[in-house]
Amino acid sequence: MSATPDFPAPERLVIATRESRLALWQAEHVKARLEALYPGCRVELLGMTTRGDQILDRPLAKVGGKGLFVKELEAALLEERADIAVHSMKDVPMQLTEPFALPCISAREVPLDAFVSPRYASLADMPPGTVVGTSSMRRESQLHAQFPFLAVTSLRGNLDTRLRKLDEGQYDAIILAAAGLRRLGLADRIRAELPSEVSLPAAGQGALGIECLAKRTDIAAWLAPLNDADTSACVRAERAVARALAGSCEVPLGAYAEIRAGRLWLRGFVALPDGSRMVRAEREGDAADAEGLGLALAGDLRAQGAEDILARLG
Ligand SMILES: NCc1[nH]cc(CCC(=O)O)c1CC(=O)O
Repeated sequence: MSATPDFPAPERLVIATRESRLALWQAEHVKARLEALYPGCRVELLGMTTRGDQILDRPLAKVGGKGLFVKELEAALLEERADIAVHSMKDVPMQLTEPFALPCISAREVPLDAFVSPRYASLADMPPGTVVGTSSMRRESQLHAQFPFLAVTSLRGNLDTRLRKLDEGQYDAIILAAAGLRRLGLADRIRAELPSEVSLPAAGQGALGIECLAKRTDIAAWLAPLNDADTSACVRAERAVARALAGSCEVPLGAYAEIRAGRLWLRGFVALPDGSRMVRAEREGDAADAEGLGLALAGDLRAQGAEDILARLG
């Protein structure tokens, strides 16, 4: 369903977006797709700064987590200053609050993490004691578990800031989402894409989601052509894992689903940040039951001691 007798094509749509280069690229991308679908429609961007963009000196987990990137955008939706908000699904809290909905998840970019380094071609090439920068406990735990001889230190800021800190020599290598680098034309900085066996991605990584007020059924209809059924099923499964285990907390957790031969293949893990304990599970099932699969996988991880790991994170 797109423009229908019930919902004639839109005349004007306002997209609320963060103002980082990546967020603006993503909003422009959705704008271009909407303009192609609805040639008569004026699509405008409303740029805004979120708390997540302002607080750069502390780990996000300590100051309120993912919600910090969406609150201001949701306020714009509530006050009807904007019709939709475009998000990296990785940054969207697992539990959306009452008046909001995510009617559209578009086709995924490469979901993997990327190894970026001016000095080394891969993690395996890095000598003991060299320094990898990452701000995510998910990446940190997997690095410690597999490359215990490397030093892992915190890295915050938007993509350009992170790359600058690497180029200034504060780190020997950094790990970033491949999707962000590709979108910004920085794919040549990627020395290696880390296979999912080495770095299992975060729930929603590489996918864009479009949020609006749940009552705006007109918007849901207009966005329907941008929804990708496979990506949407995968991301729903991944988010169900994270929601069941972590709620809104930031924890070292990965959840990644792929469609293989028409079936949904879901993997997940929970770990201590230092990688000293890690539980993993995988499941395969019907994509139509994506959330059920996610919940079942969360149960598998619990049965192996995920609760105990989470309790230790305090
Ligand atoms: N947490 C910030 C963030 N949110 C989404 C992306 C990358 C793009 C994506 O996953 O869609 C990034 C940067 C990164 O993790 O390197």
